[in-house]
Amino acid sequence: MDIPTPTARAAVLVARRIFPETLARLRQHFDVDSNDADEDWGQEELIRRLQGKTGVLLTGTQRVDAALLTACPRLRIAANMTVGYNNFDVAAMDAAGVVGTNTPDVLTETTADFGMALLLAAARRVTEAERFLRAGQWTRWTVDLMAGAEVHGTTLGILGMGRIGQAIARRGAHGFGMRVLYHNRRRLDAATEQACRATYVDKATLLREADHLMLVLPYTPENHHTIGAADLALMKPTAVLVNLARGGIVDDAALAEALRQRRIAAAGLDVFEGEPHVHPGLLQVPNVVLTPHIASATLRTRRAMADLAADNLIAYLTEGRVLTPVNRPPQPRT
Ligand SMILES: O=CC(=O)O
Repeated sequence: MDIPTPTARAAVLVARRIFPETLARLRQHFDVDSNDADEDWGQEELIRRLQGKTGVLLTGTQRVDAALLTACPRLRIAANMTVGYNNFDVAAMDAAGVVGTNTPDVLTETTADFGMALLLAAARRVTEAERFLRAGQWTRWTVDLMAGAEVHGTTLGILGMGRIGQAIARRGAHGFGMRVLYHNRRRLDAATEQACRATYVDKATLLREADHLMLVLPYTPENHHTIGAADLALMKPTAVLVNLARGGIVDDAALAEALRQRRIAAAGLDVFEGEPHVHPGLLQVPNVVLTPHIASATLRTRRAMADLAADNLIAYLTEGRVLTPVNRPPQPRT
């Protein structure tokens, strides 16, 4: 009688600390090596840990590039725990037959909430006012104490009109009575424009007419420094700029200078060039609200992001299905 040999379980790497429940679910399917200590592995260490692994769950700070793909020939899927995937070299992944996945939808509304939080905080000088109070400088009322910019009823400009941009447009238009203008690579269909009450304009018109500008476009090499000194010069001196997208979309040195000179009134920034390093010029000006890349950070949403990344690994490595792929390699690795 033939004794069936047990089939080997796939080995996967969880490259950052995630929630124990998500890890336990992965362990039901795979042999899991997990970075429970949440160490900052460099690329070399990531490659070393990936030896023999067929899947990896990782975050946007860890690169999947041609060198890694060559050095990790068993890898079949890289599941990002982020919606942005500029850490993937998609062409190299296609050529290597490796699938990449991201976490769309589950973070849309949470991230849009944070966009409004940054806009309100920067326009209404919330963190500046708190610093003033904590420093014991609040001794008396004055008529223009911490007077900021209006948000309701103003014109909101949105650069990048994907899911998050649309969720921000709905909040602006329906919640704050704002006129919404947008610019995007592709114009939205009429029904979506109507639902967001958003009007398509070219980029220069957007910069000139927006009272407040929200950046929610993906980072690509073409989008590098999409907002630089010349673009900031087109904006209203009373405008607030919010960057929820990625460091590198804005020229942070030019922005720091524009804020210092009050070329624009204020900014709310959740992402930075070379983060977690922050341009020193931004740390020196009072008219900017700075947060450490937390736009999707509610526990419920972060759990949903980890779960979706895990579900992608489970679906692909056990059934050959992917839930939220960013590419479809013509010849997937088996
Ligand atoms: O920046 C966060 C994400 O891309 O999910």
